[in-house]
Amino acid sequence: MDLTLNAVKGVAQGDVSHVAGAAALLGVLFHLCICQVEFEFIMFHFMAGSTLAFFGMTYVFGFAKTLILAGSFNAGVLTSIAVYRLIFHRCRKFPGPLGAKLTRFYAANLSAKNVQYYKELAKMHSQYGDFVRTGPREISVLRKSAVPLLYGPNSECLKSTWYGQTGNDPKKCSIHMTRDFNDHRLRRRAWDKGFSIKALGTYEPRIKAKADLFKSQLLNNAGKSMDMSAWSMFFSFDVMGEVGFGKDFNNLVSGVEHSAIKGVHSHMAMLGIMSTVPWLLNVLSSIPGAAAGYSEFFSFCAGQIREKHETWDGEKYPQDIVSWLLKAVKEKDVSASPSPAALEDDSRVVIIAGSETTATTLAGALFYLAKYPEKQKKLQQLVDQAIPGGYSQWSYEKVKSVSYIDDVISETLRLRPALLTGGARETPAKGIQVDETYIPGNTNVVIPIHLIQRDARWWHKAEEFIPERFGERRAEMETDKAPYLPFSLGAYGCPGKNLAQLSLRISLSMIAQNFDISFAPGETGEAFDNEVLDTFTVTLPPLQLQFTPRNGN
Ligand code: HEM
Repeated sequence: MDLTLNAVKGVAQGDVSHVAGAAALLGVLFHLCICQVEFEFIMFHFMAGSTLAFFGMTYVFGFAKTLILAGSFNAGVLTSIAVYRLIFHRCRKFPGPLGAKLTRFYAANLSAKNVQYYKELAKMHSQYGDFVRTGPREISVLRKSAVPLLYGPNSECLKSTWYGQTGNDPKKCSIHMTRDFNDHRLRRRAWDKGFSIKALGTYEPRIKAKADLFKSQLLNNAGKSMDMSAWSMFFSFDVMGEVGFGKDFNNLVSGVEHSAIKGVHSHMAMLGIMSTVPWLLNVLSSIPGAAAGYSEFFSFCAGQIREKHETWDGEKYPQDIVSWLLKAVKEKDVSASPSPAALEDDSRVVIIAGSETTATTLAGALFYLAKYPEKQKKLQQLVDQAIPGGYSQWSYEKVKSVSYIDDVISETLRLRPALLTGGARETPAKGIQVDETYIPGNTNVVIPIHLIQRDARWWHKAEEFIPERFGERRAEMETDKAPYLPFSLGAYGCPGKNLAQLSLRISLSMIAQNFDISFAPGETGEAFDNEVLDTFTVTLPPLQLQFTPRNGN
């Protein structure tokens, strides 16, 4: 206290050199007081406090002296943070790049190179081993035994600080960003109703109708080069428009991306880079105008919710996912989104989580079928056997009997999961024990899905596309012993898994039955294979394919 008073007196008297050290010391003390607090929770208070203090001091001491004081204080804070993170931090024993130990901006910088953080993570794992410190309190783990600990049904881990990036108030954010275990558990009930067997039954004919539209576009463009990254997106967005909102997004007819979605897509790369420092996005998104690129998407979703409110009929069986969420709100159910803002955020998740993921999987499967014609032939033969009367005799029951479609989907999701490096969880206060390694409490831990699903320790011929490993070669290839989590697992696992599989089975069976798929002239598939962007969900480079109608269909 004396030190502080002397410091203030010193500055007031103009004795600046005296007080710079004291301000630095204050910075150290300040850091020691807050270093056990989750910064994301106090960030806005901190920024408001610093701004007030800066202006107050400028008023009392003048601008130049305030700058010196603030600079010394910040130098003290930063030095203390660096020393703490390197020498005293609970994660100090984990190997990793020096920069990563100091700050998450290291990851942001790696991601900014090519937006391919998954490749950077692979390099770090090959240099440092199965446990890598990728941030001050972030550990990336490549161990099968970590899967149930982080994602299993009895896991005590919660969603990590990554999920605080749109704000930490569970009353205002989507289910996906809800970190509180109980809030999340309650809200999941409303979501799960939208994916029940009965609800899926109402979606199936509408997805088939979209597949038929898709088929006519493939026929119209027969023999021509088509960008399947784009067309898979058109199909999936139209499906989510239909079963998510009961709305026609019209992408398949127009062959153009819906304008509300365009803004989202053009910002995916920036989002991928910035979300490596979760609090940064939280701060930036609160700057007026910073989220302007998303405004059309936001107002589109808000408009859809408004419309649903106005036309609500409580007697009618809900026909789409958002109606299921609204039903919970109307009935004041405990599972309801807790505020209008939360409901709007949920509706945005329906589109983003539901469409991107399914689209990238569909494009991935088509890529493999073009690349491995023998697998394509096998799929076609099996679909033909199940539906000998041709496409006019198509039925979902018949398609479901072709388990090879599921094997193709599963193998695509193994090699090209829709989430490459996302899904971090925070360890409980007591920490977790992964084999010989203890990971301390309140540490953000991730298992990079992309790496562990290609790890040769568990996957035979790990880099090869072999759908049979999920079918007739399951025992021989020891598939059941290998770590596999494309939809994640446990309490926070994907609620839309069955819907995604429904969409993928319908679209893939339609294509296999009606078309031969090949790379268009000039397309090698290499860019599609190697230049995927890690933007939480994957962003795909173009994939030019050619579709030739098969005889008799
Ligand atoms: C092939 C398609 C899909 C894949 C690979 C996939 C994968 C995933 C993964 C890995 C997660 C966990 C994310 C995390 O831990 O942060 C997740 C969560 C989620 N997915 Fe999916 N998903 C797919 C399709 C869908 C569909 C069609 C929907 C429908 C709207 C959907 C809705 C959601 C939601 C709402 C969550 C958040 C769940 C929660 O936090 O409780 N997904 N998905």
